[in-house]
Formats: sequence, C-alpha cells, structure tokens
Amino acid sequence: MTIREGQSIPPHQDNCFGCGPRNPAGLHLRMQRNGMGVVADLVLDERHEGAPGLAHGGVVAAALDDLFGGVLVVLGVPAVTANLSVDYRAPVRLGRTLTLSATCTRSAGRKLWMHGTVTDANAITTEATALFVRVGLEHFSSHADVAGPPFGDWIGQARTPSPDGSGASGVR
Ligand SMILES: CCCCC/C=C\C/C=C\C/C=C\C/C=C\CCCC(=O)SCCNC(=O)CCNC(=O)[C@H](O)C(C)(C)COP(=O)(O)OP(=O)(O)OC[C@H]1O[C@@H](n2cnc3c(N)ncnc32)[C@H](O)[C@@H]1OP(=O)(O)O
Repeated sequence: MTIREGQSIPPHQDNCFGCGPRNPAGLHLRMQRNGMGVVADLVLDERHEGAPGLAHGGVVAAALDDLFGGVLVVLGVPAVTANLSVDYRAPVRLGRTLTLSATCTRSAGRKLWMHGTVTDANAITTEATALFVRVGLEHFSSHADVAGPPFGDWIGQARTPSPDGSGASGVR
C-alpha cells in the first residue's frame, strides 16, 4: 500500500481508539501523509476533559501515540510502542483546532524513534518522543482475527527490510 504526499492514511483498523471510524469512544483522527510523517487536525471536547476546560493529558498522549502509528503506515513497517515520553508544555484547551504532527527521526535494527507535537495556533502545547519496536504480524494475529481490511490488506505488503533490518526506507 503506497500512500502519496497529502493522501489520507487509512485507519489501523475500524475500531482503533485513535483513528477507527467505528469506535464510538474514539478520537476519530484523520491523518494525511506529510513527507515521511503524518499530520492531523483534532478538536477535543468535554468527553476528553481533565481539569475544567482542559484536555486530559492521557488523551493527548494517546492521540500522539496513534499518530506515530500512522507514521508506521507511511513507512509500511509493523511495530508497537515500547516507550512513550510526553512533555506537556502548555495546557491543551478544549474546543480548539489542534494540529498534530509526527515523524520518524531515526531507525536502527528493529527500533524506530518517533517525534511528535501538538500545536494550537502555531504554539507547541505538547511534544512527545517514542521508541517503537518492529514486530512480526503474528504479534497482532495471535490475539485477533486480522484477516479483514485494512490489516488483511497490509499482510504481505511489508516493505523488504533494508540492510539494517529496519525496513523503514527514508528514515535515518
Ligand atoms: C505489512 C505492513 C504493515 C504496515 C502496517 C503499519 C502499521 C501498523 C502496525 C501497527 C499498528 C497497529 C495498531 C496501531 C494502534 C495504535 C497505534 C499506537 C501504537 C500502540 O498503541 S502499540 C500498543 C502498546 N504497545 C504494546 O502493547 C507493546 C507491548 N510490548 C511488546 O510487545 C514487547 O515488549 C516489544 C515488542 C515492544 C519488545 O519485545 P521483544 O521481545 O520483541 O523485543 P526486545 O525486548 O528484545 O526489545 C527489542 C529492542 O528494543 C529495546 N526495548 C524494548 N522495550 C524497550 C523500552 N520500553 N525502552 C527502551 N528500549 C526498549 C530492547 O532493549 C531491545 O534493544 P536491543 O536490540 O538494542 O537490545
């Protein structure tokens, strides 16, 4: 599955908390490819409230984690979050159009390092880094039937691993 610049990233699966259109409790993130990364707009509301009028930090972290999962789709690399670190620089207000962006900054062997931000009117509210570790498709298929789309579509389409084993062409 090749995703061109500006094209929408398909959901990881229909019921994904971050990007699944079918999940009634989900964030319904809609990402687009931006270079070798992804961007998305997101408006949080009272369902996502922590302190009055402000987003719960865990929701913001989940959104960024899911964007990192969108970067994996651009790269064609199945991987999972091993470590996620979030810097909350300013409160995230409800009812604002937030811009989220994420990219892979480096890869080596099975490891991919991610960086992402949340901005509100061009000011960074939140910044995250993450370590993802590449896994085989059995990581997913051993817990659920993943034969249907989009996972089913992805099976067999993993990019040929690059010499360092990452498979993530275009990342450092
Ligand atoms: C066919 C094409 C497919 C294209 C599809 C593309 C994308 C779709 C793929 C996935 C998306 C699916 C759904 C997305 C949903 C949401 C997106 C957000 C992502 C998530 O929501 S995902 C859920 C949360 N996530 C987990 O549920 C992981 C649970 N966990 C494990 O499954 C294991 O823990 C694992 C696999 C991580 C490692 O286990 P393991 O046995 O395979 O490997 P091992 O432990 O040897 O680690 C290898 C090297 O990573 C280093 N390392 C490991 N962990 C570290 C840590 N915490 N800190 C620092 N370094 C760490 C080691 O030190 C070693 O480093 P070294 O090689 O240098 O020694």
